[in-house]
Amino acid sequence: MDFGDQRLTGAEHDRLVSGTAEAAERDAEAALRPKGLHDFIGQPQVREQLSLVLDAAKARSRTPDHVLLSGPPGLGKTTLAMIIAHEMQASLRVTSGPAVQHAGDLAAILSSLEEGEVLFIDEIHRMARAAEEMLYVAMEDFRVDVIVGKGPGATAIPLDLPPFTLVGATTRSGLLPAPLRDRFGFTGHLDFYSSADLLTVLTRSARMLGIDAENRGLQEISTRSRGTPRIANRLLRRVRDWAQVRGTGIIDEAAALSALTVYEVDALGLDRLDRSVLDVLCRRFGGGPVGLGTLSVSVGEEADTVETVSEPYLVREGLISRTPRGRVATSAAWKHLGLHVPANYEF
Ligand SMILES: Nc1ncnc2c1ncn2[C@@H]1O[C@H](COP(=O)(O)OP(=O)(O)OP(=O)(O)O)[C@@H](O)[C@H]1O
Repeated sequence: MDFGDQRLTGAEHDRLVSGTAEAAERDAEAALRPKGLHDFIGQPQVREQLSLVLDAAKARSRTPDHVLLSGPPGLGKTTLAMIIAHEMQASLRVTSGPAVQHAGDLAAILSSLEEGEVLFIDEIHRMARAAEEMLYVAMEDFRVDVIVGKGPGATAIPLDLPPFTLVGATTRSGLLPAPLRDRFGFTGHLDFYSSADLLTVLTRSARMLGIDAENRGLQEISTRSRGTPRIANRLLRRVRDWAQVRGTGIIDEAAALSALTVYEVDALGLDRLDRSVLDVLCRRFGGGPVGLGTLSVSVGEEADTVETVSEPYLVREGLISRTPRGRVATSAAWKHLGLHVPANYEF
């Protein structure tokens, strides 16, 4: 399968609590992917809406409308694309925005599609502009204009395409141009999972992997997984290692706690980078405000890494806020570090 160039920063590679997948992780993930909508856990609205779209298409013997899936990494967009193909008994073609850098790349894919096929374009917001325009026509009129020749003598030869379903996935739906967004018949937004749903994901994964696990142990993992099934499954594999090598082989609460302490994933799912951001903000800068540049230098990381990797989760958990004057730690951050909130603290 071609996932294009999933560009990960060095810090993303090292992180146990990153939502982004590493290449070596893909096989482990494939084994755990739900095959049908019935075993896709959580996201009840998206599941119900999608099941209507698919059932209606089946009843009319038509290909389903194009589907756009948006949401942070690791929440199940690829899984849903595979499920759509599976439910429609269609084959799936996979590519990604970064892999489609020329209109010709897309023309080659489109012109080889077969009737009813599902084309999945991951990170669709990163596709080249020229390819995007070709996609508009393909989505709406099932046609692609193949350009033959160059310069003033170039001619466009229209090629009819068989009906197909495009499934686009994006972590940044705001970056999609409106004409592209409008051509999707259905948009599903995936949200972070509750700990209860993640516990169900973990119970299923443990069963499939033949791991001996107690509910309390899995519960401990679920609350530290940042609402993300990919992270939950990854932590499960690491805790299993610990249980086999240092413990009794069973994932119970004590094993989960010890393992996650070794891997430095704390009770909120924060790792070392997240905690050093909070630590620098509180201890060195009295809670802020601190500019991103200063903050990044202080924790020894690239500004981009702090901004895209660490901050979104810290903001979501209410531990930091972004103000026009810089980043500030909230009272919850001080408390999470076990520090006293300064008197008259304003954030
Ligand atoms: N609802 C779910 N139920 C059970 N497992 C899930 C669910 N959603 C995701 N997973 C598991 O999480 C892993 C990551 O999911 P997936 O690859 O679909 O995420 P994604 O949103 O496409 O991420 P990316 O955009 O980074 O590729 C998969 O291995 C899958 O097994």
